[in-house]
Amino acid sequence: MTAPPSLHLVRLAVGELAPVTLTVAPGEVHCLSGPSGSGKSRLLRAVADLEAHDGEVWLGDIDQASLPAHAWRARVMLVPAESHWWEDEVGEHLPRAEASDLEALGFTPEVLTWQVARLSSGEKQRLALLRAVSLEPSVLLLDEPTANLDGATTRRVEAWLMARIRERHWPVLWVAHDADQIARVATRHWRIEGRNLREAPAWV
Ligand SMILES: Nc1ncnc2c1ncn2[C@@H]1O[C@H](COP(=O)(O)OP(=O)(O)OP(=O)(O)O)[C@@H](O)[C@H]1O
Repeated sequence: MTAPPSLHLVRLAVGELAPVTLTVAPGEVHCLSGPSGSGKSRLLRAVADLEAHDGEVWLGDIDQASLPAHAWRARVMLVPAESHWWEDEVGEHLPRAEASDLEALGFTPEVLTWQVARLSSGEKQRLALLRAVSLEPSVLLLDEPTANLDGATTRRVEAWLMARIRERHWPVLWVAHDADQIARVATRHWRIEGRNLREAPAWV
């Protein structure tokens, strides 16, 4: 398998945030942190072409502006903090789910027969991650992917995600609030301070 290309943000500007230029290489996890309302989710949404913005985003030599939004989003996959579900049954969203992945995320295959309406927020979050990963994107954008999970489940989901990221060499932007999580997963850590994104140590 060829490694996915790097993700490049070039003077990307959305909302109040000063323009952001950074490169996420294949297999790197860049964590974004910052106060509530500082613009982390909007930045991810701009990278996914879900929000109007200035500047450029490139996937290798593919310019975001050169692709229809749906084609870009199939490659540059956002997993929002609150996932969207449009079919009634879980299995309709996960036609290629592997029992080993379900087990690693704390489910038995029976979950595929469950109604989406009965899912807890933590169950939804884990299944939304599995859905995104099973669509084989080139980049993952994760908005607080473990926000609704207890400590033990967080570690389990992190381990599963990190194994997939290492296997697939995806560049990853990962919004996180928890310093311990950032220390565990980040290759680099960017923190929003005022209007600026500044590099911060990954271990604080
Ligand atoms: N479409 C929009 N137009 C104008 N302002 C918006 C829009 N969407 C969000 N905002 C505002 O932009 C700011 C940043 O929002 P964002 O959701 O990116 O914050 P965040 O850093 O992800 O916060 P949190 O950690 O609470 O999730 C907030 O003040 C929000 O109200």
